[in-house]
Amino acid sequence: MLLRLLPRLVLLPSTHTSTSTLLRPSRFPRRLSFSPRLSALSHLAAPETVDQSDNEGEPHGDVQIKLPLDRLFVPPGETADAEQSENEGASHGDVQVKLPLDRLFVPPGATVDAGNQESVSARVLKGSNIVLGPYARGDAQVVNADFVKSSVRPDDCPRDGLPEFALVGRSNVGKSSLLNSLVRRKRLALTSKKPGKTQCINHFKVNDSWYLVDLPGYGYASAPQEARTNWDEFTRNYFLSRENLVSVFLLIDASIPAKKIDLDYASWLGQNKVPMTLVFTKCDKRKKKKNGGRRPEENVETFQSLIREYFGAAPPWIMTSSVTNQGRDEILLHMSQLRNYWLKH
Ligand SMILES: Nc1nc2c(ncn2[C@@H]2O[C@H](COP(=O)(O)OP(=O)(O)OP(=O)(O)O)[C@@H](O)[C@H]2O)c(=O)[nH]1
Ligand SMILES: [Mg+2]
Repeated sequence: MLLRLLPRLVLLPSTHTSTSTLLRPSRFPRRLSFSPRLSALSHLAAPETVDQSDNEGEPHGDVQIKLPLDRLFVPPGETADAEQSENEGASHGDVQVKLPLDRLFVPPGATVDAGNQESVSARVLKGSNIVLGPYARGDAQVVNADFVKSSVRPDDCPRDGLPEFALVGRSNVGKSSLLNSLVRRKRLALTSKKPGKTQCINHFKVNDSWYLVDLPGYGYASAPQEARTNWDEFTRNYFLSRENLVSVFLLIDASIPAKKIDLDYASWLGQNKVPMTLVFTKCDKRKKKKNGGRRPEENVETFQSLIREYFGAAPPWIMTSSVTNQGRDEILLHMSQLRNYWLKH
């Protein structure tokens, strides 16, 4: 059972939530204070950010939100309580979804008014649990993107202090492909069917004002043990020392069942207070497979339920495909709000 394999250390009681736990360690002076982990995350998704005064009849923490079906991932089974809209005139398949508020990622500066369902509905990014807040700006779209440099040590990385987002995940999960999808270029970052293609920290400058960082994958079994360990250490050092790292985007293959190595990685990021967004990749691969045979939505839900056990609240997550470009605009909006918040604080 995967749960038993996860380190117990990362489980902290939500009572640890306090303003002080949201502050970054002093060596990360500019890191976002809303690290999606443990107590920090529980603060963000906690009812204190939610005005439930008009919703006294609802069970604690739940809200009836009228959402177009295509705007929200409804986990199969237990959490979805969807029924056809009573509004016969609705043309977009609107449903009443019983969505626990603590499964939403509410960014700093944003509040969720449980009494205003239309407003919440309009602000949840499609295929995600991410609420769009006031820091998302018109700068979300990519106008230009350029390769800047490959680094073999964290110290070699660009030093201009621009905000950056790092794509990390198992070899072959689709990091370089996602980067290409985000910047609408086919081969800006090199991709391959063979794992282990990306072998350095690669910085790409976007709109001359922020970076996307393509990292080597972890868990590549064919590499010599020593090399694997070094890359792992190298990447983790970068996460811990990079002051202008706004958030890590941890990519998880949604076409296969959850893997221990990915759950461990998410736990490690949480333990080390590295801000994290879960990006589920390959959501276009919908055919049933002999091994597991589960749909991406089911794998996404399973992964989150395993993470939930070890986090105070749900981290931001989003479903994507670099083949169909699902989630591209949504990720860019999410990056925009993280970036603009980071720049102002
Ligand atoms: N169907 C599908 N295939 C994808 C998707 N994203 C990536 N792939 C394929 O997965 C393989 C690996 O993609 P890469 O982007 O090179 O993966 P990576 O994570 O950068 O791999 P490393 O650099 O080796 O760590 C390629 O054959 C891609 O075409 C996706 O969203 N859907
Ligand atoms: Mg790559």
